[in-house]
Amino acid sequence: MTLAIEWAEKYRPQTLKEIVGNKKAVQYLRTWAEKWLSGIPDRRAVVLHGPAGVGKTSTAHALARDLDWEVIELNASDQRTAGVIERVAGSAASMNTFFGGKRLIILDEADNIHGTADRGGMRAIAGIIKNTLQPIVLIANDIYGLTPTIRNLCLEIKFGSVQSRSMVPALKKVCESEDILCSPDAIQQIAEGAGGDLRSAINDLQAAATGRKTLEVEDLSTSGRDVKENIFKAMQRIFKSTDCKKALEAARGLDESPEDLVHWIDENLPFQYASKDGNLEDIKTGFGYLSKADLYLGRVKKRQNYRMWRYASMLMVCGTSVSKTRPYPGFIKYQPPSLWKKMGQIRSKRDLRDNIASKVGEHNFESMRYSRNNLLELYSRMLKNEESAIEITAGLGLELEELIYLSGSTKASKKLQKIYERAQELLLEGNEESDGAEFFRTPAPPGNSKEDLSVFSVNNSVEKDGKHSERLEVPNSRTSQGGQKTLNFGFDIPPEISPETKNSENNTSDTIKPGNLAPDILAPVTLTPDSFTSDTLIPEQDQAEIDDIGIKSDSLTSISLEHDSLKVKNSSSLPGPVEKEAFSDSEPIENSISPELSRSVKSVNREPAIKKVSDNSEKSEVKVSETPKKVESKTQKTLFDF
Ligand SMILES: Nc1ncnc2c1ncn2[C@@H]1O[C@H](COP(=O)(O)OP(=O)(O)OP(=O)(O)O)[C@@H](O)[C@H]1O
Repeated sequence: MTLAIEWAEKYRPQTLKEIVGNKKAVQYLRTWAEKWLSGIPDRRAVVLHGPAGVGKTSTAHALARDLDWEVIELNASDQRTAGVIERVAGSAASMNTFFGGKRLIILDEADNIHGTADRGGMRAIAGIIKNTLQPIVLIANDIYGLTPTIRNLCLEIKFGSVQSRSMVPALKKVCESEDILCSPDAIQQIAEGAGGDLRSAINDLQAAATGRKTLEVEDLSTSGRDVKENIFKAMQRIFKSTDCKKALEAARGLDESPEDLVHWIDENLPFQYASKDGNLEDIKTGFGYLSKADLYLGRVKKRQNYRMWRYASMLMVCGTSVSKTRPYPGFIKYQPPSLWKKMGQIRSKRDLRDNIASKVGEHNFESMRYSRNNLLELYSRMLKNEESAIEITAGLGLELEELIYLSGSTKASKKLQKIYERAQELLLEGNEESDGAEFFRTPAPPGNSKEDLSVFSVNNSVEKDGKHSERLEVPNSRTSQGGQKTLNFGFDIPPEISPETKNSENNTSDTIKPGNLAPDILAPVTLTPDSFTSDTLIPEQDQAEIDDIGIKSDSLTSISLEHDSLKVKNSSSLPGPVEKEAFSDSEPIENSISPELSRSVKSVNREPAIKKVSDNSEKSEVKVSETPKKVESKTQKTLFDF
C-alpha cells in the first residue's frame, strides 16, 4: 500500500502544462495569479473545488513553481484552529517576501475546518483573505463546506472529473517510465474504472503492475479495483429492468450508501413511473417498498447494526424494480435528490446566521449561542433605522449577505445596498483616522467586558434638521479603553437584563427570530409496518432486530412472491458482512424518508441547477450558482457493501 502511494507522488505534475484535463480551470487560475503580478486583484483568494484525485493540490503547487513563488501550506494534518491559522497563514499573508516575489498560501481541505472548536478557524480565514497581501488558494471537495462569507470573498474554480480518454496518455507515460509493457486495453480499463480520479487510476496501475513486466486485461481482473457503477446507469437498471439480480448488482457497484441511494430512488421514482392516464399504482407500490427500506435504515442508524443495510437495499432496489406493472420506455433525466439541495441551503443559512451571531457576540462579550438566541432580534430591529443600520454594518463588519439576512430581507434591495456602501465608506474613514490601525477585532483585556457596555450613549431622540430621528452617536466608541470597539446605536443599555431577555435566556431553542430563518425540513415520519410472511432470507441473528422494527421477517421475500423475476431466493445471494468502521465518520443525517419523499410524488422542481460557464469536455467551470449538494461530509465511506 505504501508503494501505491509512491507512484502517484512520484508522477505528481510539476508544471501547469503537465496537469491532465481541466484546462479551463487551470487557465482561470493562471489568469487570476497573473493579476497578482501587477497589483492586488479584486478577489484575493481562489477556491479550487471538485472531487478527490483530479489534481487540485497539484495544480496549486504547479502554479507556484511556474511563477517561482514561495509556498506556505496548511493541510488537514496540521492543527487548524483560529490561532494557528492566524499565526501561520495570517503572518505569511500580511508580510512581503524578502526578495519581493510572491508567496502562495495554500489551505488544503479547507472544507474540513468545521465544528465548534474550529468555528473561529473559518472566521480567521475570512479575515485573512480580506486583508492579504499574498495570493491564497483554498482547496475543497465540497464548496458548501465553506462559509458563505469565505465563498463570497473567493473566486470559485471548479475542477471536474478527469475524463478517461485524458487519463490514458498519462497512464501510458507512467508505464513507459516504469518500463512496463501495458496493453492498450488494460490501460483503457484502468482509466475507465477510476471514475474520473486520476490518483486512483495511478494507484490501480501500480497495484496491478507490481511484480510484473507486462500487463494485460486479465491481470486486472484480480488486482484491479471494482469498477464503479455510475449512479445514472444504476438508476436505469433499477427502474427499467425487472431482473432484481441485475438491479442489485448495479447498486452494489455504486459508491453510494443505501442511505443516499434511497434518496435517489425517491427523487426519481415518480417521474420514471408517471403514466399518462394518471394511474399512480406503480408509484404507490414503489414508495411502499421505499418506506419499508427506510425502516431498516432507521434501525441501522439507531443500533449501528449495519447488517440491516442488506435488507434495506433489497427492499429499495428490488422493490422498486418489481413494483412496475408495465414497461416505462423513454428517456428520463435522473435528478440528484432535491432534499440534499435544500439541506445544503439550510446549512448555508445556519452558517450565515452563526457568523452574524459570532460578530454580534464578539462586540457584546457574549457567546455566539447567547447572541444568537438573545441579541440577533434586537440587532435586526435596530437595522430598521437607516443611520443605525450603517453604524451596525460598519461596526460589526457585516457583509452584504449578512446584512440582508439580519434585516430579514430576501434580496439586496437598493436601501440595503446603500446602507452597505455607506458602511464601507465609514470603515474606510475609520481606517484612515486610526492611521492604518485595525478597526475591528482589537482584543479587549479580560475582565472589562461588561463595563465596556457603559460607553453606549443614551441618545434615543435626536432632533435633526427639525425632524425627529433615532440617529445614534458614537463618540469615542472605537477608542474605548482596552481597544474594544463599541457600537453606539443611541440606545440605553440598561444595567439589568430585561424580563424579555431573561425569558429568552432560558430558552434553549436554537431558533432565531429575524424573519426568514431556516425552516425545519425534517419531520419524523411514522410508517406502518406491513405484513410479511416468510423468513427464508433472514439469518437467525437478525430476526430479533427485524421483529423489533415491527415488520414481519418475510418482508424481503414478499418481493419475490409478487414478481417471479426476482432471482434472489436464498441467503447466498445476500450481501456479505459490512465493514461498520467504514461508516463511523458519517455525519448524522435524518434517516427517515422525509415528508418530501411522499410529496415528491406530486411535484419536484426540475430546473437545471447549475449554470455552467465551462468547458464541457472536462466539466470545469467557474461557479456562479448553487448546485444541489448532499450535506454529508466527504469523509463518509459510502459502500453499498455486500
Ligand atoms: N489532473 C491531474 N494531472 C496530473 N496528475 C494528476 C491529476 N490529478 C491527479 N493526479 C495525480 O494524483 C495525485 C493526487 O493529485 P492531487 O493531490 O492534486 O489531487 P486533489 O484533487 O488535490 O485530491 P484531494 O482532493 O484528495 O486532495 C497527484 O500526485 C498526481 O499523481
